[in-house]
Amino acid sequence: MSKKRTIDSFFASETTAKKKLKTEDVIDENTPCSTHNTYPFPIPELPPSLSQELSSWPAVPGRAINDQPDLDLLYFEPFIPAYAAKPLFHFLRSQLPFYRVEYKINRGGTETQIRTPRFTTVFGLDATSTFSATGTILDAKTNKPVPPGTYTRYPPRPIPKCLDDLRHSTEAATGHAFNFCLVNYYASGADSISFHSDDERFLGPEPVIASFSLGARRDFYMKHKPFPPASGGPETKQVKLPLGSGDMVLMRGGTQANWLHSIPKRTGRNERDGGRINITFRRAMVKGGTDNYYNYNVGNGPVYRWDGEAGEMRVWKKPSV
Ligand SMILES: O=C(O)CCC(=O)C(=O)O
Ligand SMILES: [Fe+2]
Repeated sequence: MSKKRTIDSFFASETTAKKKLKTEDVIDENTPCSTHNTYPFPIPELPPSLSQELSSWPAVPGRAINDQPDLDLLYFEPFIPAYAAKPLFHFLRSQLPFYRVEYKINRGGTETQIRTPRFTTVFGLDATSTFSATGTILDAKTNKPVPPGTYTRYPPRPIPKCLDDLRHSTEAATGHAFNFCLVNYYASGADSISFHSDDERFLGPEPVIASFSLGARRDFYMKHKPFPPASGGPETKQVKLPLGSGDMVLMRGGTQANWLHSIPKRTGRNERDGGRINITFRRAMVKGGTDNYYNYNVGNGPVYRWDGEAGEMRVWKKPSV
């Protein structure tokens, strides 16, 4: 097989998208890549036509949604304009390593095996440490290498430049700093995330989370956590945001402490509408956050990579040299 992969191969049957792409969008052996000993394969940098655009986003100002108790959202509809959201979706789907994480939970004394109903991947490091220019881990306070054994369970991965560019744009637009990037890929309507809140202690009180959508439109539901019985809590309504490609929802204030969110499965006619990528930027304060995020978003299973010809994620094997 030729070493040269063009961005055309990401598009399979999408001939209209092909026409809009420029010749400089070719990804080949000359494309600069982010590399690290924890990456299964080098991750290319964004084509110049995309990276040059990032500093001019968001495409529209955010709209506050805060008309219900404890709810504090800023909705950019979109943050990434359509002409950039489409190539960015195809770029990230084909260039990132993904996982289908399995783990055990204890439900009422019974051990249950959970298979995460979507593809996931994560990059980043909590605020107690930083990556040096060469990719080693330094103590954030002393700037000295962390003692051996500090992050043994899952070696942390630096955010590759293609996602770090988007992180910088998000930080500039929101005024908030992030050190983690989580990516979900929902291959079809059968993939989902059930109601939960990202209120982990390692994110600190009132965490700010920036959540991007790329690809197929999917409904994002939010509902208030139950009020204690007989507390006479206020009336709240479920929120439904039909998130489109390029949209970003900034969740802040008391949102995580008080509200749950989900992307439910889709069935029937809409199940095969196409894949969707979700990217969240977050800020973890302590080492426990690093362990948790790698455990649930990378794990110990096989690497999956998008196969443009097959049109689906396939288990990726290191090529033999
Ligand atoms: O896909 C989405 O929009 C939500 C993802 C999410 O809630 C999460 O990863 O915690
Ligand atoms: Fe979430």
